Amino acid sequence: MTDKKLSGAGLRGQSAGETALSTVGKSGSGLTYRGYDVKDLAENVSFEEVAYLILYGELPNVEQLAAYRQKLKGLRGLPQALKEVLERIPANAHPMDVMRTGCSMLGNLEPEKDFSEQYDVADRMLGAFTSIICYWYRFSHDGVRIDTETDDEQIGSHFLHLLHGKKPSPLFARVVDVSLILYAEHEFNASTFTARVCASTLSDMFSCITGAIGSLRGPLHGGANEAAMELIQNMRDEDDARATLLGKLERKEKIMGFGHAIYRESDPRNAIIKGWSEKLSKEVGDERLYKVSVACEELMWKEKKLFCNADFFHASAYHYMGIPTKLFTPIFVCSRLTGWAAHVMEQRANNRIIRPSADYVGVAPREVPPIEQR
Ligand SMILES: CC(=O)SCCNC(=O)CCNC(=O)[C@H](O)C(C)(C)COP(=O)(O)OP(=O)(O)OC[C@H]1O[C@@H](n2cnc3c(N)ncnc32)[C@H](O)[C@@H]1OP(=O)(O)O
Ligand SMILES: O=C([O-])CC(=O)C(=O)O
Repeated sequence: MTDKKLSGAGLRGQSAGETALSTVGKSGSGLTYRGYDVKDLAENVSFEEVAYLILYGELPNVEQLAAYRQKLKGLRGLPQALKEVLERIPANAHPMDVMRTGCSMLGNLEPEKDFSEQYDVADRMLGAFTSIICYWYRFSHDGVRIDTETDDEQIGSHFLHLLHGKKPSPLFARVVDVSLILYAEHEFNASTFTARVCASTLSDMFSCITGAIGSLRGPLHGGANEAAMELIQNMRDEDDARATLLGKLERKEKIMGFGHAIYRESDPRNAIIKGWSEKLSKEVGDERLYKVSVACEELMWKEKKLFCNADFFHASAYHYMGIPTKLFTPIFVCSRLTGWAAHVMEQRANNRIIRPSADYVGVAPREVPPIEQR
């Protein structure tokens, strides 16, 4: 893969620091976490192994993985005061706002008092975030106070278990697991950069992650998986998909789930989640969403040379598993948390406050007129 020619606004193409966590769009494998190709990881390991790799530096061995899963399992419970806050958030709130508040409230109740606690704080969030979103969702939508302390071995299964009130099928459990792997880390994307800017002021981990959640929420970033679902849900068939997109392109509208700031020809995560979406479509016996998604992919490449990013086929995959659209981006949070936290740690380990300059384009210096002359 050749490097994309980058210029202009949005700090595009400018290095804003060093990282040992991942490479994005470099020649060859496309996306690596600490040197491992994401495809290799998605085929061979679980999300907890990836989280351990990203946070602690190496893949765990058998004992380390068992201990890590045990630790995370023990961190799924929510303090009473946090549950009370979640119960007060209305059902029509955006779940990303719930995540932001949930993270922030946890930071009030269990603050990071010292940077020496940063690993435990990251693990606590990893244990608690799926509980936070599902506790709020089930209370506000179904009127039930769920017990968030399940015995599921994995974070993805824990999420589906809480959401649906029953253990997921092995296929669903694996797809959520792969999805969490794919979303875990992505160099200096907007939300991660937000976290690093916050970390550079020597702020606490909860503040860094709360800010990152806010950045991920937007439709140009993590919110694109929800926007992609809204786009495809009403497409009747492939012809309708093509006609809809041609109309949008004609009107110069952006098509969510397509394009990327760094990748030039493809997003390596797309082929992986697309494969799982196809499998799911066969499993649930409803191929419409998958087929219209493929039609969109083909048309966008033909017309604009734009390719699906990680978000596009996540829409159909999540939908096939019975996940409500508004919970799509919170799942991204539960995964990217690992990358964010590791970047915060990396920033802290070699810190200088991030404070760029601006080119002034305002009015020339002038005197303050008295109020009656304004
Ligand atoms: C997990 C993630 O966060 S992945 C990103 C998720 N976001 C989306 O899917 C939102 C839709 N995509 C986009 O808005 C953009 O492609 C971004 C934000 C991802 C990247 O933005 P940029 O780096 O500025 O895009 P880039 O420089 O490649 O754009 C080149 C041209 O393609 C156009 N373009 C890019 N993406 C799209 C799109 N999805 N639909 C229509 N046109 C597009 C741009 O408008 C631009 O056109 P112009 O030169 O006439 O202004
Ligand atoms: O890198 C980006 O700009 C966006 C992205 O794909 C991600 O954060 O996963």
